Amino acid sequence: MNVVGRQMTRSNSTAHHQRQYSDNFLDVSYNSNWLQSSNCPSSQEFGFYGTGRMNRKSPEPGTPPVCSRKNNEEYVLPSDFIPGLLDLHSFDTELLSEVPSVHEGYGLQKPVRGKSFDDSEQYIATDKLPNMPCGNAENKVLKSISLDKERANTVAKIKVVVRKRPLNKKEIAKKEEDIITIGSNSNALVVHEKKLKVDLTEYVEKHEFHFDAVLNEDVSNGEVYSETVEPMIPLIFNRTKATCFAYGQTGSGKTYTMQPLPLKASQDILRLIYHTYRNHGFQLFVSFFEIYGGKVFDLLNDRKKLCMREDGKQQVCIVGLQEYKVLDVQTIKELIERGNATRSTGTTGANEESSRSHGILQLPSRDQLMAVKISLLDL
Ligand SMILES: Nc1ncnc2c1ncn2[C@@H]1O[C@H](COP(=O)(O)OP(=O)(O)OP(=O)(O)O)[C@@H](O)[C@H]1O
Repeated sequence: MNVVGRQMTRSNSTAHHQRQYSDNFLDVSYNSNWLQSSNCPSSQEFGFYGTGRMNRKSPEPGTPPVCSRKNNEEYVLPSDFIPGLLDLHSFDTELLSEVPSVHEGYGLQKPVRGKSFDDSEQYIATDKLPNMPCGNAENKVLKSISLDKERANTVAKIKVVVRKRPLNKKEIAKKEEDIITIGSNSNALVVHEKKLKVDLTEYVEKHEFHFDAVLNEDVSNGEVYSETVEPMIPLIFNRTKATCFAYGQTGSGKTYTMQPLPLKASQDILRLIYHTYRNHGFQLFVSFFEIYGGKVFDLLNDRKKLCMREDGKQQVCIVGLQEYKVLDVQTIKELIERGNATRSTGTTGANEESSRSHGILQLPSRDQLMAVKISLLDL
C-alpha cells in the first residue's frame, strides 16, 4: 500500500482565492506525470508507501478525465459551507525540509505515540485557549514561525513510507508465509522470495528495498501519523498545500491507514490556529468527495455529482464542492464518519470491504489573506 503527499507555496494566492479556493492536488489518474515540474514558486512533497504481505506497487484504475471548459461559475458563499474548487494542476519537484513536529517550538504538548484516535483531545474555538504569549515569549513564537517559513522555502523532499500489514485471517487460514521482514535499519524491507533450483531444491532469494521509513506491522496508526502527516502541518501555514496519499493493491491497508489521519491532522491544525496563529483569524473547513467510475461525488452533500472544470487561469477545479466550517475536532469526526459511510464499497478477492473509489478529504484553513490546505487521499 502506498500514500503520497505534497506541499506547495502559492503565489498570488490572495487574488486567486477571493472567490475561488483552489487546491493543489496530486492527479492520481496520471501517475506517470505526478512528478512533473510546474511553474509554482516552491513546493514540498511527502509520500507514504505501505505494504501487505508481498506488496508491489499496483496502480488503481484511472480517475476521470478533466473537462476543459474555460468558464467557471460564480458563487455566493454561504456562511457554513463554501463551494470549493480543486486545482489538479500542481506538479512540482522541489523537496521538503526536515521540520520540527507541530508540537515542538510552540509550547504545545507532544502527544503520546500510538494514542488511539478516540482519545483525541477536542478543541473548541474559544473556551480552551491558553494565555497568549507576550513580550519575549511572543517574539520567540514569531521567530519560530519565520524559521519554519525559511526552512520550508529552502529544502524540501518527497517522503515515501512503507507500512507492512500483518497477515490477514484468510492468509493465516491458508498457512501462507510472511515473506517480508524489516531490514536492520528502519528504512529497509526485505522480500524473501522462494525459488527452485534446476535440481528442484528450494532456496530463498532476498530482495532489499529502501524507503524513507518502513513501519512494521506492530506500529499504531498514531505512529504512522507522526511519521507522515504530522511534520507537514506547520508547513502548510507558510502558504503551502500538502497532500498525503495511500497507494497499493486491494486489501493492503490503505483505508485502514488513511482513515484516522484527517482527525489527527485537524486536531493539530486547530492547535496551531488557536495557539500559534491565534491572531491571524484562520478558520478551518472540511470537504470530502470521492472519484468513482470516472465521476466526482460530494460525500458531505448527499453524494451530489460534481463537475470538474478549468478556470481562466487553467486551474482545474471541482465546482460546487461543499466545505464546512469546523471549530472543533468532534464536528470533524462526525463529518468524516458521515463521508466514510457514504463511500462506495464492494468486495474483492483480497478485501471483503473494499473501497471502490478514491476518497479525498481536504482540510483548508483560511484567513483574510491566504488559504492553506492539506489533502488526504485514499486511492
Ligand atoms: N496494519 C494493519 N493492521 C491490522 N489490520 C490491517 C492493517 N492494514 C489493513 N488491515 C486490515 O486489512 C483489511 C483490508 O484493509 P483496507 O480495507 O484498509 O485495504 P485497502 O488497501 O483500503 O483495500 P481496497 O483498495 O480494496 O479498498 C481490513 O480488514 C483492515 O482492517
